[in-house]
This record gives sequence, structure tokens and C-alpha cells, in this order.
Amino acid sequence: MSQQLSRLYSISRKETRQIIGLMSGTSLDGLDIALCAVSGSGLNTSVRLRNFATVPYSEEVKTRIRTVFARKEVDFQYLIVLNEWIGMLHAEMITNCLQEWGVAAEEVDCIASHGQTVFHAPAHQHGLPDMPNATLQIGDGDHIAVRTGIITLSDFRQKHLAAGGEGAPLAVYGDYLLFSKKEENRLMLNMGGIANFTYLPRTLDASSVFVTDTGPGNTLLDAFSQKLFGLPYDKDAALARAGTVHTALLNALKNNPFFDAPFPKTTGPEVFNTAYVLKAQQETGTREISGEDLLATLTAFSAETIVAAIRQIILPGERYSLYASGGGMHNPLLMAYIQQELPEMKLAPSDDLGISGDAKEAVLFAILANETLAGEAVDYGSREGVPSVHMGKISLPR
Ligand SMILES: Nc1ncnc2c1ncn2[C@@H]1O[C@H](COP(=O)(O)OP(=O)(O)OP(=O)(O)O)[C@@H](O)[C@H]1O
Ligand SMILES: CC(=O)N[C@H]1[C@@H]2OC[C@@H](O2)[C@@H](O)[C@@H]1O[C@H](C)C(=O)O
Repeated sequence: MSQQLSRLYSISRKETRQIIGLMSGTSLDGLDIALCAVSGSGLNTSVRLRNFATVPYSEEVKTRIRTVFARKEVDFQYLIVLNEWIGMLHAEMITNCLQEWGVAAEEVDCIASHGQTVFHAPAHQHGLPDMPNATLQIGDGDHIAVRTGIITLSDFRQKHLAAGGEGAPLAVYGDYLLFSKKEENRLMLNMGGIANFTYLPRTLDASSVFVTDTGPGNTLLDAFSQKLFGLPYDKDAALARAGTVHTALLNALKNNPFFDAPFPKTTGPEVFNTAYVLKAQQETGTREISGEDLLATLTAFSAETIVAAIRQIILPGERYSLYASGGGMHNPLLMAYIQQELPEMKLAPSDDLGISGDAKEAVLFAILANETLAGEAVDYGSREGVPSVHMGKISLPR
């Protein structure tokens, strides 16, 4: 057996694996790096978050990514070059973090790299007849493996697509393994650029777990904070709090077939972007409203569509706990809105379950890699959007 394969084999047999989970989402705020000690697999998985950092993207990095991000037409050569460059950039960010944390690369068993989503195109969104669901994450895994010297698993979403899914959300797999609790129905709500939630039944029945996107989380708030106020985001909802919700505009924003489509479903800034909002403003004669009013309305838009999606799946007579993660959990107005509209369940941060809401998505990719390396296949039954597959392509350092 080659040395590298034998290393992979021995990693898969370890009791505890040291795995770096990476996530860089649609907010383009930076790269989340979570060094996790993962023990066991399947429902016996336990994880200890050893170190976590969000390495911010510089304005230059953001500008480069925005050149291709969620755009139907791009400079193809630039996209190809970015694929390599982001792999190199992420490798450098990991190496710097390890140095800062005093952790040697040899201590780390593998990296689980999500990559940078540049375009998400489920069939319901691209509308091309007889063409499959598609999504593209860039930042090549071989570059990360070679530059860090650490085995890297990457490009997790393609297997999900190959098995009939939309390539997202993948959170369900880690949520189920880490956060399921007997006799407690749990809803794990993540509010990143786009919001999604996982349903974890109190029966622990894998074939009943469920996940879906709900629509925008922070993506529109960030876009208009930037456009109107030159700010990366509406910190602590200071701007939205100073505004008033415009009901006609809110209703126009909610008037999109995505919200009527059955679960599970996914979306992205390819649909929910500034042009989408400007069109709704045009239709409702609200082009002249203040920036604060617009942000108040967009906050209500995110909150109401999240609540409406959750309301669709809850059953009368059942009790649910709701746990929040992602940057949106730091938005007090968004959180208060959701809690107010769902008074029957307590909204708490996922931190209460032992994993920081900021680190959760990166940790979940570490869990996906752990399952690929060591997991007995969990049978998720035939639930749409949750195929029973192991994900990630393996890049060896040499
Ligand atoms: N104090 C705060 N007040 C308001 N919003 C905040 C605050 N802190 C973070 N956010 C929001 O969280 C965003 C970052 O969220 P997060 O890191 O979860 O996004 P992401 O990982 O890119 O998302 P995705 O889940 O779509 O991949 C910021 O852009 C901002 O909108
Ligand atoms: C294509 C893509 O990158 N989708 C992200 C995005 O950010 C939130 C939401 O939209 C979710 O569907 C997904 O990420 C999380 C990590 C997921 O797959 O669960």
C-alpha cells in the first residue's frame, strides 16, 4: 500500500481525529477555520472545538470574488484563475492560524474544505429544460493539501447533487449526529447569507430528519448596508431599528415562487439580490423610502420568511426547541422578531448545545469529513434532499 493511503487508513481507524473544518459562505466576510477533535462516528460522534477563527477577507479578496460571485456572465479565465488562487489563499490562512495556535501541521489528520460558493443553480432556479441541479464551489483542494501538507477533503456538494439533491443544505448531516436528542424535537436555524433550518425529531429517526433553505438571511441586509451606508453590515440592527417596515414592499418581496415551492429547496443571492429588491420597490412605488426603512423592511422579510417556513412543518401538540447559529444570531432585531412570532418555542443560541453558533458550519464540514473517513453509512431512508452518501473528494499532499 502506498504510504499516503496507509496514512489515510490509519486516520480512519483512530479513536479521535484532528480535523480542520472550513467554511466561507455567501456573506463573503471571511474564512471560518475550526480545529476539531472528533471522536467516534455516526450517532456516537462527539466533537471538541479546540480552536476557532474567522480570518476576514480583505477588501481586495472580496472584490476579486465579487467579480464572479452569483453572476450569470463572468470572465471565464478569471474564474479559472480564482479557483487556484482561493485554494492557495485558504492554505495560507490555515497555515497562519496553525502557527498562531501553536499547532504543528503533522498533528492535523485532515482538512475539510467547503470552498467558496460562486454560483448555486438548482433546476427550479436555472430553469434550463432537462438540465440537472448544479452548484459551484471554488478553491481547489489539491492546492490546500500540497501547500499545508495535510490530507484535504473538498467539494462536498457534488456527491449530494449526484445522489439527487440540490447540493445543499448539508448542515443536516452534522446537525443530526451532533445535536439530536431523544424526547426533544429540535430545530437548528442557521442565519448566514441565506437562512436554513434542520428538523431533528425527538424519535431520533434518521429517515425523518429534514432540512431546507428558507430564503434570505443576511444577504440583502449586507448588500444594502454596503450600497446605501458604505457599511459591511447593519451592526446590531442599528439602522433597521431606526426605520419603519413598509408593508406593501414587504408583500412584494414575499411574492416569489420560491416561498410557495415544497420543501426541501435551496436558493442563493443569484435570486435574492439588490436587483430583486429594486424591482419590488419599483412595483410598489417605494424607491424613495429611507435607507433605514428599507433595512427595517428587509429585516422583516428575512424574519417572516424564516418563521413561515418553520410554521409549515410544526405539528400541533408537539413541542420544539429552536437553536440559532450563523451571523444573523447577532442581529438583535432579527432574533427578537423570530422569537416574537414563534412564542411557543424558546429561541436559544447553538452555543447552549456546546458549539458556538459562529463556528457551527465549519464544524459541520469537519463532521462530514469524519463520516467519509470513518463512518458506517447512516441510512437516511428515502427522504428527498437527504441522500445517504459520504461526501468529499480526497486530495493527498504528495
Ligand atoms: N452584530 C451583528 N449585528 C448584525 N448582523 C451581524 C452581526 N454580526 C454578524 N452579523 C451578520 O452575519 C453575517 C455573517 O454571517 P455568517 O458568517 O454566518 O455568513 P456566511 O457563513 O457567509 O453565510 P452562509 O451560511 O450563507 O454561508 C454578517 O455579514 C452580518 O450580516
Ligand atoms: C450553495 C451554498 O453554498 N449554500 C449555502 C448557503 O449558505 C446557507 C445556505 O445557503 C445553505 O444552503 C448552504 O450552506 C450550508 C452550510 C449548508 O449546506 O448547510
